[in-house]
Amino acid sequence: MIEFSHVSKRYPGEYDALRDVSFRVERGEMVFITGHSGAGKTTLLKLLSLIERPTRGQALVNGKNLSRVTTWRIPYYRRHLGIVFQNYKLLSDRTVYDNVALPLVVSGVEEREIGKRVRAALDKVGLLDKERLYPVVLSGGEQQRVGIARAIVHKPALLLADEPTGNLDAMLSDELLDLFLDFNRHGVTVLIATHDLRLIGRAGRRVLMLRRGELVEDTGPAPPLAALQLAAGDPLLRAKRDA
Ligand SMILES: Nc1ncnc2c1ncn2[C@@H]1O[C@H](COP(=O)(O)OP(=O)(O)OP(=O)(O)O)[C@@H](O)[C@H]1O
Repeated sequence: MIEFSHVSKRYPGEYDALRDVSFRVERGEMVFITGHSGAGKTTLLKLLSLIERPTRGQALVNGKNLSRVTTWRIPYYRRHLGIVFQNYKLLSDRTVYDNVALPLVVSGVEEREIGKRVRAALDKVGLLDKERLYPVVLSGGEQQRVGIARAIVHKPALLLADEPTGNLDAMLSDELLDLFLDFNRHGVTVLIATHDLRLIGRAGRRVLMLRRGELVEDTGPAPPLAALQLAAGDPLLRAKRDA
């Protein structure tokens, strides 16, 4: 489903956020991307969501070369994607229902169908009873679950999450992980960028590790312990965790 071949990303100011990164992710996989702060995790997700473009190399999603997706086609490309942000990015002047409905409204889905799908998504994240509330009155964990409902309401084949548990305690993080595992069991390909080694260990899935923009490890479908030991051994990541 995803194929990166020698992908590099240089931001203005000559900074190489990704250097010669190559990997494949098959349809239906769940993969964690980890590494120290500034390692390039967010940049990798930004390339996949076409917020940024590669400077060199080739990035394919479903056989589509992302460098060839023209700007006006980007919204169509994103219809197959769900994106979960760390800071939720909810619209504060819209209700929970309206926030979740947004991707469907933008895609021109019929109103009755929107109602059905929004309620199914809210049910999935356990927030059916909060649809009329505004984000400001929700807890951090609830806001993140609204963000997840919004990301999956249009049934994307690929779900990208950037530090989805960054602001949450261990119990809420575990609940979110269970949600992602559940989506994955239902066939969604899931990529999660995170520093959270505990979460990675609990999931026991494949881990891609970045260091200063380079892909330094790819565990394959690793047993949880191996993945954890690998990540815990990275001094840059340890420094971030202990900070
Ligand atoms: N728009 C930009 N312009 C210039 N440099 C950028 C830009 N975005 C990111 N960078 C730099 O690229 C590098 C990689 O950033 P990125 O956000 O991908 O890292 P990250 O691994 O997600 O870090 P964190 O865990 O702190 O979020 C960093 O050094 C960052 O400062």
